[in-house]
Amino acid sequence: MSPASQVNIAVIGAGGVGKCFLSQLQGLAARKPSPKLNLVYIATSRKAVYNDNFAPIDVGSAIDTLASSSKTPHALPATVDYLSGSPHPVVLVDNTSSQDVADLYPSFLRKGISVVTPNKKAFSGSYKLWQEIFSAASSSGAKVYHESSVGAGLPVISTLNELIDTGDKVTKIEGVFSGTMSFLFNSFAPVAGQGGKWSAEVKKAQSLGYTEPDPRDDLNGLDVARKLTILARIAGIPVESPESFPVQSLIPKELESCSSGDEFLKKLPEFDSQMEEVKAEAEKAGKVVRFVGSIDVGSKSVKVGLEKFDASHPIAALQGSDNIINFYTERYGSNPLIVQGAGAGGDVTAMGVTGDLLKVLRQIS
Ligand SMILES: NC(=O)C1=CN([C@@H]2O[C@H](COP(=O)(O)OP(=O)(O)OC[C@H]3O[C@@H](n4cnc5c(N)ncnc54)[C@H](OP(=O)(O)O)[C@@H]3O)[C@@H](O)[C@H]2O)C=CC1
Ligand SMILES: N[C@@H](CC=O)C(=O)O
Ligand code: NA
Repeated sequence: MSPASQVNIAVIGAGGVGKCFLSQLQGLAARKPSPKLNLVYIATSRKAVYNDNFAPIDVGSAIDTLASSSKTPHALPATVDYLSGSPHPVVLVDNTSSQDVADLYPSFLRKGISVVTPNKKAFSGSYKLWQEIFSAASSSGAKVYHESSVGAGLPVISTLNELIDTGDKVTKIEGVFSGTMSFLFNSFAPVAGQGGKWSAEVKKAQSLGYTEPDPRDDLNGLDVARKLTILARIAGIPVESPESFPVQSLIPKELESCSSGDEFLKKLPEFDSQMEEVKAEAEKAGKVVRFVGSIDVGSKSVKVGLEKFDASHPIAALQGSDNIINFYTERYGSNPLIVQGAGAGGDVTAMGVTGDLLKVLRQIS
């Protein structure tokens, strides 16, 4: 296959991460003239922008063009057919959290369309989907990267892959895997000082762009469970789903039946006392409480939930939305390889997506 001089980029999802990705794409296209990067399709649930014959869309004004567009998106299966008619190689950038988009990755990949995404749904859904994605990619040669699905732009997946590919044996992975949970506990139960109200901090995390589109997906532990499912599978444990191991939810029982995220957030202040009790119990033991996850590779066990830490522990001392991921391996012995830094937010997540796009471009152009 001769190297491509132009690559067409199709973007689905233009929210917090999608907007930052477009801005990074504009910078990338300016810094890196070859291959020429053409934005040819951009869609949200209700609107889309695309031109006849895949003529490029101006990246700098794409968000405004999308807002005023009267075009509706292609139905998802039809998007596969549409993009497979491209005269140049195509990279699909999925910036949604949609299971429906994720379910179509094998179809995109089979048609030679590479996929880069921060969406966790495909890689933490059924194990069958995981297998279909990687077998479609290996049979067509299309690429698939999802660095930002764990730890946003932090090099978590690339680090784990390199440990394994270079022959190290990973024995345990543990740490704080949620930017939202990190921010919540660092501000609600800080090592020093009073801390804010739980429900008010949840709203702040949402307005800072840390939460999932529905913040209940963070608070019920499922977002962390999805990340651990992804890492466990890469480490060779065929975890069936994020529901197949113990996950502690922080959703008050009384609010489990809320029909929307908005209703949940409105009622949450009535239940602040429940989290105050959790905090007070840790304080009584001279500790702080944090939301953590771990994978024990030897025993194939994965768990997610609250634990108490001494104030001097690195997990207790995290700041803002920081994640910390400790890789215990044979090579690193008792001092783990540690990856730490912001684990949520539009720009840092988009950085992982743009970095993945670069990995694809290096291989197809
Ligand atoms: N925010 C963060 O810090 C991080 C986010 N991620 C992941 O990045 C992804 C995006 O997150 P974020 O930008 O915060 O989410 P947002 O809710 O801000 O944006 C989601 C976008 O996806 C669009 N969308 C949703 N469903 C569909 C669909 N079926 N077809 C087309 N468009 C769709 C939405 O359009 P509409 O409004 O029309 O529905 C919206 O434009 C998620 O998978 C998230 O888990 C990963 C790491 C960190
Ligand atoms: N909601 C997630 C976003 C990144 O995956 C988090 O808070 O970590
Ligand atoms: Na990452």
